[in-house]
Amino acid sequence: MAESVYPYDIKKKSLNDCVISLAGNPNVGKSSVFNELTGMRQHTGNWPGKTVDLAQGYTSHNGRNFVLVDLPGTYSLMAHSAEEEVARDFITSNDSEATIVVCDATSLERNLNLVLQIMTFTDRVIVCVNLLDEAKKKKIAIDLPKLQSLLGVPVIGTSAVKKQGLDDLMSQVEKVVDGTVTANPYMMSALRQLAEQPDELVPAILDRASVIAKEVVTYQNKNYDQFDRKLDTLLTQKTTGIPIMILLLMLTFWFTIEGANTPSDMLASLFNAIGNQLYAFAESIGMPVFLKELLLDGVYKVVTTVISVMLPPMAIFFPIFTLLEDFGYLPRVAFNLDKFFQKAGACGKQALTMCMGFGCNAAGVVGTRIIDSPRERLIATITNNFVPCNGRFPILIAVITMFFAGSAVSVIGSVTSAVVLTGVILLGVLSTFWVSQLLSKTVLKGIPSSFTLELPPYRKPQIGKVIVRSVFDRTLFVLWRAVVVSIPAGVIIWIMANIQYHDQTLLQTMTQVVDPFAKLMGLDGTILLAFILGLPANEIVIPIMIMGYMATSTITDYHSLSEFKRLLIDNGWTWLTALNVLLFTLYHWPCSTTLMTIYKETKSAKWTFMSFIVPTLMGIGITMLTTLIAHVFHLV
Ligand SMILES: Nc1nc2c(ncn2[C@@H]2O[C@H](COP(=O)(O)OP(=O)(O)OP(=O)(O)O)[C@@H](O)[C@H]2O)c(=O)[nH]1
Ligand SMILES: [Mg+2]
Repeated sequence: MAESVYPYDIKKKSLNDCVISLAGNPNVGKSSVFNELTGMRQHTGNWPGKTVDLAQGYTSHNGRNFVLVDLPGTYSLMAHSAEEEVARDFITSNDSEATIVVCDATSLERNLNLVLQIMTFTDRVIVCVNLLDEAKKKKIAIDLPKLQSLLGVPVIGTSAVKKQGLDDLMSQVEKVVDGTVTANPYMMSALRQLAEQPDELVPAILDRASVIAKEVVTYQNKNYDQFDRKLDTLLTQKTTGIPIMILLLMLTFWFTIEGANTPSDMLASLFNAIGNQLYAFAESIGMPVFLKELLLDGVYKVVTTVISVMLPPMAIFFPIFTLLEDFGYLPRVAFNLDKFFQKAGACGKQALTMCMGFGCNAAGVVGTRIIDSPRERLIATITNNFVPCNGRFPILIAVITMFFAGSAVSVIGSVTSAVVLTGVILLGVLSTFWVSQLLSKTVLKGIPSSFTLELPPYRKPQIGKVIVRSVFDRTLFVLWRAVVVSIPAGVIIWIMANIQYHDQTLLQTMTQVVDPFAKLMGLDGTILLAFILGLPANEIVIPIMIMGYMATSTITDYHSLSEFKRLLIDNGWTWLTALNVLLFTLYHWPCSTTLMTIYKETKSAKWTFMSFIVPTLMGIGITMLTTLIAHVFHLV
């Protein structure tokens, strides 16, 4: 048996726990089965390549405890990409006592390839034919008993998201582990014989899978995927694919901006009212002044600003994004952008990791594991930062709404904002192409590898679940991270704003140090310092800016964007400042979490530095250029 190059620490609760792995092709519902059985929330969605690392969880059946290990999807055990290697190493190691191979009932033949391959390594296999509900809808019938007898291992039909068949599945797992059900010895010895001739193994298995599939699958409606095909034509053909994509992007932003306005203001006033009560309370108990100011002006105001600015847009954006993801739109985006990435010398799958970057660049960087070639993975890693994550969206939305949307409250205002925001995002996407091309022509030379992108069938998103999942798993997760970072940031910034040094505060001194350089970029010292201090998380950039502008070292009681805008204009902001803030938000260093993730993934200080310096230099260069142009042509 192959030595695992991926030593993996399995955390059993007790020695008797059985370790069971969940293997299968990408996008067949492994993580859905895992989640239903363990009650955990692994990322699921309708595109291949979501799970890129091992995850473990616990379940029990008939009083017996199991550790389930959710593996990344893999088409074959002759793996190419990093995440497929992870799966292969685990399957071929002795770490698990049985392997559940999850299959897609609507494309059984391809799935059986992997089943047979896995059976050449182990006979403790349970085949789980998932997505039976989808097969039924498409009038695809599968003779499960026959499949079981042809394969010689237990076969169970399931519909994971409907929680159907999972109990039976675990019963079979138990029997296999106990040895009361064993694989058909004739079948196993035939497969082992095949495995002894590696050259013939692959064609022989392909052949066998196709024979078995023909025996057990009947299509009652040959045109079962007609609707998908039509929709695919619309969403991916030359003339309509990209316009629809941009329109959807714009709509998503419009919903986000329009919907977030009022709740943001309401939250701000609510926090403000609570803050006043807290002030009164602190005074009534005679809290020392410095402590009161530190806690309320420092911590409380920074945290509540982060929440009121970030929570509403995220609570709208994430569910919409997740719905599109569950429906199966993401791989179509990848399809549309494939040729551009190819032209740039990069991999089309980069479109998928780019989309993940919208949520969080660190997640996008980990997601690059789905890209086979190390060269292309590096390109995807370095350029992931060009899509703004959720920490940066609020900065973009706020600045656009204040300076480029006319009246922010009207519908026209929010539509304009959405259009401008889409423009900024498209600029980010274009930069991704340019920089990818530049990298692949210089330091990361090479020929783009081809890959087959699978377009999964469209699936009806599970709306309730999607909303719950995106609010709790993503929104609250990101918000929590922001809050955790903003508490110490609030303390540090308050201290900096209050320590006097040569007649001015430390914050003012630092602002002055960076001010001349910032001016060249059409910004000012406060803005640049806010970005620098925002390294731990972009979410705190706005609160730091506000603090920096308040001579009194506190965020005053501003309830709305218009008051915020007045504060900015009083501090010398013009449209050029706003434009440069937008540009610098798009082009600057990744946050520290992302940088750490890049280092972990690449294990290279050089490439981590590249990921830092490339967008930063671009940001400095571009803002200097706009500033120069604006001044030469007397535009400000
Ligand atoms: N209708 C239906 N949809 C399902 C079923 N099982 C999973 N899905 C959906 O199929 C999609 C893929 O499910 P995942 O659990 O993420 O698949 P996976 O095999 O873990 O995918 P990777 O990690 O990318 O390899 C998701 O949109 C699920 O909601 C099922 O039994 N019926
Ligand atoms: Mg998965």
